[in-house]
Amino acid sequence: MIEIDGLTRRYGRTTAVDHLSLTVRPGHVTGFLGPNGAGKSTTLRMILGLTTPTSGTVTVSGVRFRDLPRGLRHAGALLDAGDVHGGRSARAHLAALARSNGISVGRVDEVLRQVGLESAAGRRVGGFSLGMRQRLGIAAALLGDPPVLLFDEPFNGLDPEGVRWVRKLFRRLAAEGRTVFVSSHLMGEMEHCADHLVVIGRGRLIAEESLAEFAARAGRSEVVVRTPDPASLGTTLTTEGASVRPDPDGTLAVTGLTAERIAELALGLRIPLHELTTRTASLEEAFMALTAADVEYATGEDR
Ligand SMILES: Nc1ncnc2c1ncn2[C@@H]1O[C@H](COP(=O)(O)OP(=O)(O)OP(=O)(O)O)[C@@H](O)[C@H]1O
Repeated sequence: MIEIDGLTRRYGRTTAVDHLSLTVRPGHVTGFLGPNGAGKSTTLRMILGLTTPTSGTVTVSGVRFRDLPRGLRHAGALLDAGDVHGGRSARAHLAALARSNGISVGRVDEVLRQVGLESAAGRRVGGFSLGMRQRLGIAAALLGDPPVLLFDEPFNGLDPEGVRWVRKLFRRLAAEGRTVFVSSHLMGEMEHCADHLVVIGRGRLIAEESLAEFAARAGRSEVVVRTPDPASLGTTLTTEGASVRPDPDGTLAVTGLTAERIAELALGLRIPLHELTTRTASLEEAFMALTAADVEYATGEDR
């Protein structure tokens, strides 16, 4: 379990993390989502005691991580896959970590096998692809068989097979009763493996709920209506309780009425319909709408 209470980190005039309070529970994969610069990495670093909070507290299994001896046995993390000594072999890198954390060196080959790197165990890490480095980082996180696991953007650089494998691994780790906290700036990466979501923007908590709750709230459908007489139809639909948004392409986006009901009302008024399409927002769209106001570097197109 990870408990975060009033966590804040400022860098000069930038508030990277702003009074964040949340609990990450065992037995779940919790997706930690937010646009670039939202404060995800800073939060993960504070959980691990690598960055000191300006104020607030964070504990891992009830204790400040810095106060836990032999850290890798309590929490394993993949923060930056590039952050390894390129001159060492994968096996030597993991063996050094095992020794400094009081972990049996026998674990090294076990985790290398688990991440599919056993045939590359003796090769220098400097020659590894980004995907292989991600796997090595995951192996390091698993080394101490910890109850808490943190992964920062673990899907970066993985091919589709690698993505599937990582999703399955996360689900299995959660099913074993571990706390699995995974950051990403893409909802699409999380919707197939997370069952809980924490969404932040500009360092502040925007949502903390189950994926099912998010999907139910976000997946509202709307009906796109194209008609030569949008003004009259729009007025009628509004009177019937719908909310109607005229779009720049001349269509009406209608929520609150089904396509069938809209067709019946149009027929009653003898207003022709040229298009009637029900559209359900994807989770990615819902996530982008939720965080739109908190995007640090919006492209000109989105402004
Ligand atoms: N060491 C630092 N010095 C100054 N500013 C920092 C530092 N670390 C982070 N920041 C700033 O804090 C904010 C949050 O950054 P952080 O890396 O935590 O976000 P993130 O959600 O992980 O983003 P990304 O998805 O781009 O990795 C950003 O505005 C960033 O520029």
